Amino acid sequence: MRLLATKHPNFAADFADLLTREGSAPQVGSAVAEIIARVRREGDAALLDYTSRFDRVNLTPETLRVSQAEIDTALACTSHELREALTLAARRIETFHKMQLPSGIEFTDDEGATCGMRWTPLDAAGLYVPGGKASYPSSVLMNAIPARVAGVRRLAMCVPAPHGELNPLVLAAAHIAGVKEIYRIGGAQAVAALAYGTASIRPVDRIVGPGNAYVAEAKRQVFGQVGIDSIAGPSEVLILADDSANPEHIAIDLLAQAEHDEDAQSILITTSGPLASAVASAVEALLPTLPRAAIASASWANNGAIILVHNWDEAVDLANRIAPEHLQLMLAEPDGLFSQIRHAGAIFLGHTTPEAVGDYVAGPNHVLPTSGTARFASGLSVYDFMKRTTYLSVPPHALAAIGPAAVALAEAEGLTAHARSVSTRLGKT
Ligand SMILES: NC(=O)c1ccc[n+]([C@@H]2O[C@H](COP(=O)([O-])OP(=O)(O)OC[C@H]3O[C@@H](n4cnc5c(N)ncnc54)[C@H](O)[C@@H]3O)[C@@H](O)[C@H]2O)c1
Ligand SMILES: N[C@H](CO)Cc1c[nH]c[nH+]1
Ligand SMILES: [Zn+2]
Repeated sequence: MRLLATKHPNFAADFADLLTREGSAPQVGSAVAEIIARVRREGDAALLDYTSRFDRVNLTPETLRVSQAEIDTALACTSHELREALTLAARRIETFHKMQLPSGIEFTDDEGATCGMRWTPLDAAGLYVPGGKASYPSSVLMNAIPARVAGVRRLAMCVPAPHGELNPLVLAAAHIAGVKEIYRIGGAQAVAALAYGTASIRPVDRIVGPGNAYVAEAKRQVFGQVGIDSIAGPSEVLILADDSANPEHIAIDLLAQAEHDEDAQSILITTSGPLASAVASAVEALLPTLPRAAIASASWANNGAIILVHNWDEAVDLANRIAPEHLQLMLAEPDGLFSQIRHAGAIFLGHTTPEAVGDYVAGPNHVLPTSGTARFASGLSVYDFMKRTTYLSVPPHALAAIGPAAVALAEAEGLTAHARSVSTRLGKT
């Protein structure tokens, strides 16, 4: 963990260094480019080879897809308690995302032209559910429910099964969310298959979902062939806390992100030196109690930081520059700072709103932009599964009113056919 202070002369360089992340390493880019090229060339054969190499499981074209019998067995062995928990989460996620359903616009202007815009769902969406170091039934719900709410007809889900093991709860969540087409593949090869298709997997129109640096890079590289949502890579949390916060709560919230991945990043910013020390000690005390201590320790050691600032203006400035995936405001009065935050994937207000409640059951989506992309991107939503089409109807009297200006502009651009396309309808040549 790095201890930074804005008063330190090297702060600018240290801060820049903190935000330089492993995920953008050039070797990830070239490895992913090769994987995508091979899947395009060799299709299923490449998928099977990469799955054997990275996930240590030997599949055939017939076993790439999870069978209905496997889904039924998974459901049958899911406890009543976990089924209830998934159902509660699904209901709350659905409620939140239904509120997002957009309405189109249509109006007839003073000249008599009718202008409109309507929303239509995608035909097919590819849902990436991570599964390398942990399994994420919750991410199945977060990916699939907004797609269903949007009205997408075909959902194809990919999830890796390391050593052939697929968490039954992932399949149970897929069932609850209405996903039937599931492939046990992961990484860049799964993204390539969804983008370009293989003999066994039909291509989709957009690929969404979180994943490690390989998945994030693959989504970046297939963009254009298909749409993608934001780049949701290794998890991040930034906590802004004052003396009213409980250091142990801050510590466990930092570790909740760190336990995702060695590449995850957890940062605390505070004005309080004593709080900074208490949190650093609490993290060290809590780490050995976690089953995923090895991952969390590596993340905290390599990417974790505590930053001491002079005042809250400095804290807000740094938060906006970090543009974190998650921002927790563990402050006595969080509302004042909340209004000043411009860049964050999701914001969690107050001492009893840990990010983890948002991961599972609150309702807003947990697939969020990482690595500073919250400057320009947003979390997964119903909008990611829909697109807008504009339309126009111009009756003769409206064309008579606005057409001459179009003719003038077309002529000014030297586009004679454009000009005549309008003028011929105005009875002029
Ligand atoms: N932002 C979000 O909403 C969100 C949600 C859940 C998880 N996450 C993040 O998703 C990530 C999940 O990562 P994961 O690794 O557990 O699962 P993953 O499914 O993203 O990645 C596993 C795959 O990575 C590929 N891979 C691994 N090492 C490779 C290598 N050396 N070369 C090429 N490919 C390789 C393999 O194909 C493997 O199947 C974590 O970083 C976690 O923080 C983010
Ligand atoms: N915190 C992750 C997003 O960065 C989402 C998640 C799923 N399960 C637990 N957490
Ligand atoms: Zn999490």
